[in-house]
Amino acid sequence: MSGAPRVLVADGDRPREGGPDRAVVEVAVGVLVRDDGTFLLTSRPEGKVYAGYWEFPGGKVEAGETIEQALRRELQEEIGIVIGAVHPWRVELVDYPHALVRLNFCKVHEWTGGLHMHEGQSFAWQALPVRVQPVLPGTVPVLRWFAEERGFDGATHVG
Ligand SMILES: Nc1nc2c([nH]c(=O)n2[C@H]2C[C@H](O)[C@@H](COP(=O)(O)OP(=O)(O)OP(=O)(O)O)O2)c(=O)[nH]1
Repeated sequence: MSGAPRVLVADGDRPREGGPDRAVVEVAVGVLVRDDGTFLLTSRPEGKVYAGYWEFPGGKVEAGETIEQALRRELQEEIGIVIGAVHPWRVELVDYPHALVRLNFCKVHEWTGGLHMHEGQSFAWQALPVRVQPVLPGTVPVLRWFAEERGFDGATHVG
């Protein structure tokens, strides 16, 4: 993969290249947090860009869907759970060579069903610092937000 992705801090920022016509791909992302504070990371399946990288589960919003609807669908399709309340958390724009994506991170504290990785992913419940690697570039800021929230000092992940 050529070129480093650029994480843009606010969703009003302009991408560096591609110009204003470059379409923004909306992505719904679920940050599942257990009562003990651990959060779920999954590995990207073979055949996708950044295969093997760790991320929060989710996927692209389809035409006509809200972020919440997309998140409910993706988490059921990909990891086999039915989620309860969805709490929008932070939005991040990432300028990858393959796409300009807007990541809509939502916290989820309740769900039903056991975890079933339907796309052959691996999963890991993690705390800070995250031990699995490599972490997807667009996922790293989320770890910093957790660190700020939790008063955690030091590296948020390995590598
Ligand atoms: N799910 C998820 N995607 C992320 C995170 N961080 C990050 O940069 N991304 C990027 C990677 C991809 O460019 C995009 C998600 O698209 P995707 O290809 O995984 O979506 P999808 O499951 O709908 O895939 P597809 O089968 O339709 O191709 O968002 C994250 O934490 N979780």
